[in-house]
Amino acid sequence: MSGRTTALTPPADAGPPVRHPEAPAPGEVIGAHYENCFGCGAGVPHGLHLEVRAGEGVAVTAEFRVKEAHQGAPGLAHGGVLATALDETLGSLNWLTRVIAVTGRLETDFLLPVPVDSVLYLEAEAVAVHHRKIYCTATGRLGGPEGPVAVRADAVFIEVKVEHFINHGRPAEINAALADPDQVKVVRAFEVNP
Ligand SMILES: CCCCCCCCCCCCCCCC(=O)SCCNC(=O)CCNC(=O)[C@H](O)C(C)(C)COP(=O)(O)OP(=O)(O)OC[C@H]1O[C@@H](n2cnc3c(N)ncnc32)[C@H](O)[C@@H]1OP(=O)(O)O
Repeated sequence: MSGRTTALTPPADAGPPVRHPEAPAPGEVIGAHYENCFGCGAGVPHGLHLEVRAGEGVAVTAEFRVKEAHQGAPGLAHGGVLATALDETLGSLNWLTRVIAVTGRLETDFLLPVPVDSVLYLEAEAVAVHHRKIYCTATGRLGGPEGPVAVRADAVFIEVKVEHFINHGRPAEINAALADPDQVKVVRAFEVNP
């Protein structure tokens, strides 16, 4: 069979994800990839401010405290915000493989309502790689890292070059990012990918 597929199940000839030798050690905080990122940036007042930590293998953990600005129904988190938290956690797996990849497909299950002020304990893991496609999965639990699963997601991320952002981003932000030594350091970390 040939042709483009967006399936979330890896094909039979997919390989395992490979942790980069210089990936952050398990337990180490993976810094924000961009100050103005809604998911991880400190510069976004109503952002999620996710602080992601490297895990073993190609896995990460993060905690997200739901704030008033994240409501959908009264006192409950908006589903789109929860999907964003899963997406951001999954995106952080890039830092363990040192491959830049963007979300191609994200399928989310909402299993329990998530109240404002609760903490979502997130965990994401890459499960397989097929050419440019990275298959990964994530959960968000309530009450603690072993608590009940409130949200979960399966995703396919697609590997891209830095040019993806340079070519498509708004020039004002791209130029500011390229002039920022910290941002350039983030980009260089990927350029040394063997
Ligand atoms: C200067 C500053 C630098 C800053 C440095 C910072 C870098 C760090 C940023 C990280 C950020 C993370 C933040 C959180 C994660 C996001 O939120 S990322 C943002 C949301 N995602 C996007 O904006 C992606 C938008 N989509 C696209 O740009 C394009 O569709 C893509 C994904 C690049 C693919 O386009 P393409 O390169 O033309 O790929 P294409 O040849 O069509 O397909 C390649 C393969 O992928 C598969 N594929 C394509 N689309 C899909 C899909 N939707 N579903 C499943 N499979 C698909 C194809 O089937 C194909 O597979 P094979 O046929 O080879 O088996």
